[in-house]
Amino acid sequence: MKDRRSRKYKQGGQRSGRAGQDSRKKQGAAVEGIGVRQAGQGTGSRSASKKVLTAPVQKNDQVELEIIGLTHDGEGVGRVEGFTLFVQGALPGETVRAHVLKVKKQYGYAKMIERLQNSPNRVDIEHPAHYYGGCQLQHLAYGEQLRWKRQHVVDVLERIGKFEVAQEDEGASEGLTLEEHDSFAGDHTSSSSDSEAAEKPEAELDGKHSIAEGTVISTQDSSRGVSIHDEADNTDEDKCEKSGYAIKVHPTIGMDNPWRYRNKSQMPIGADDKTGELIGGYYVKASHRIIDTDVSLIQHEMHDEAMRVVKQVVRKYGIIPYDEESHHGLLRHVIMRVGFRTKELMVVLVTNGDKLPYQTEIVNELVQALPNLKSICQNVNTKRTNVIMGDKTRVLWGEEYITDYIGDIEFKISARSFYQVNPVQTEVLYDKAVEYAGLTGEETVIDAYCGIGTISLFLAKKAKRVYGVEIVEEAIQDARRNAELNGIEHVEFAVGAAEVVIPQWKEQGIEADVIVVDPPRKGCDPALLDTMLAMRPERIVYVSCNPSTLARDLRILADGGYAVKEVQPVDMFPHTSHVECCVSLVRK
Ligand SMILES: C[S@@+](CC[C@H](N)C(=O)[O-])C[C@H]1O[C@@H](n2cnc3c(N)ncnc32)[C@H](O)[C@@H]1O
Repeated sequence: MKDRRSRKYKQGGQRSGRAGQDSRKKQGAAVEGIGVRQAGQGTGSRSASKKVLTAPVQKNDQVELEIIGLTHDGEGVGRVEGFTLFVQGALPGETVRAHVLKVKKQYGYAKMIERLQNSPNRVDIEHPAHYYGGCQLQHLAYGEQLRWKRQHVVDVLERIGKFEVAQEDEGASEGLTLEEHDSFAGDHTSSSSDSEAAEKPEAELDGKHSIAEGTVISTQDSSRGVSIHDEADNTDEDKCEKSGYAIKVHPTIGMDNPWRYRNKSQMPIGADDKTGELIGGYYVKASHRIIDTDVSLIQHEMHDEAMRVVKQVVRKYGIIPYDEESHHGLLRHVIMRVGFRTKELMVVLVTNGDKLPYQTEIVNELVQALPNLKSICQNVNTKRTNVIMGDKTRVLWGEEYITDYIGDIEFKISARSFYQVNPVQTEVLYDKAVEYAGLTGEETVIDAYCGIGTISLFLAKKAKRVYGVEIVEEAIQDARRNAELNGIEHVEFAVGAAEVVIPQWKEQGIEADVIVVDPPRKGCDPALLDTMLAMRPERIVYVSCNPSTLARDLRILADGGYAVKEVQPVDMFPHTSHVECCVSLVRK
């Protein structure tokens, strides 16, 4: 029998043209041309439509391959006889030996066993939690992360949005040169996990869901590698004419210190497989196995201590960890929030049931051990779901919120309200949003998806009137309280879906000079985009945490009469594959 193991492969060389010059037709043809071997090929006995397609690798094969790109999830991409394999932890320019884990029709997954050739952009990571949680890019030098994020934005604008993008500026990202970023990042040999993924329902962001069944893989190589089409890549080529101008995509604005930047951690709780003891920390990538740890180098230091204390106290009182499979047990997650400026700490215990045994004792011990505690809450989530929080929250001790500042504006933040997790970069992002809004003091502004009114209050400093709309009721309560707290009277907030409330405002005769949108990952609702086009504001500012849905929505706005002027990527989530963008659109 033929030994299929330890076969050595080189890159298939199936590159198509430069990013942006592709077309759906070309991609389709290219996909057919790579990654599959046709059984019975050359026999002439089958019609083309009946050909059986077989991958050139099989599960459990060991292969050597060159890595030629990164997916939007930060996984290395290589080819074996033209067949695409995703290899977690591998970087472009590396040659690796890998064990094939899974083979699908057009692509497969492999686990890196050994690096035969290292990328010069690789940095050492010593912390064992490196491979867990959402820090997919920690092994890539920080300056390269910033370049990769910009290139990812460029790729989706070209591929999904069908936009022309201007050549990259020469030089470095704002504030710090890329070389300085790299040398800083290189000094950090230990690391951790957790990412923006913790902000979202896991089904949406968990690595194991990130490359959907049936995902099309394009052979289009940009300067950074290979593109994967995702759910937003549904643009009809025929409708997508070129814009007639080139969008400027600026270098990603990075952090001077890209560590310890998170103000919020959400740590899953479970039982140790062997001892049954309560553990908590991070999920191993693409699984629900928990690594027991208190430390993450991207979260605020106070969270490490809080997590250590919470686990110690709940273990002492015999609180039973939640078991996902049986849906039994009580404690599901520990959520911690800290005000970077105020150092106020909130701990939320997410439980599978209303009753918390030994509540008084647990609360007293936490208060004794954690001097900065301002709030202890219990959130009840009894559903079988990956969504972390349930609908019911009660305060066990202290206030129902903590306080923090962005710039000179004070915010009260309650347990369930959305609040940006990286306060340093949030200020950078919001300043950019205000700049793109181009306010003179005379404008009426709508802030759609306003959360606790953070952007609204920034905008209000320079606008005549601001209307904010948000779907979570507690967030709007926070927003109103925040406006009052800061003595800002010319803002008005409404609870509801932006796609329902804004059309009502239009009916009532409210006219906006500027509309700012900051939607969740799925992007803007089509009804909202229609309303925005009907309202015809002079400027639109689009803040987005998902470049794919951003590109899709920008195409609709561009076709509806807006020029997409500038895109500013901001690194809100260093060491993860996530990138935030602020976009300036102007009515043509
Ligand atoms: C990315 S966050 C932005 C929040 C805020 N702009 C900020 O910077 O803190 C998106 C917000 O949209 C809210 N949201 C989700 N779907 C919505 C909808 N259909 N209408 C209004 N708000 C929605 C979420 O609750 C969340 O607060």
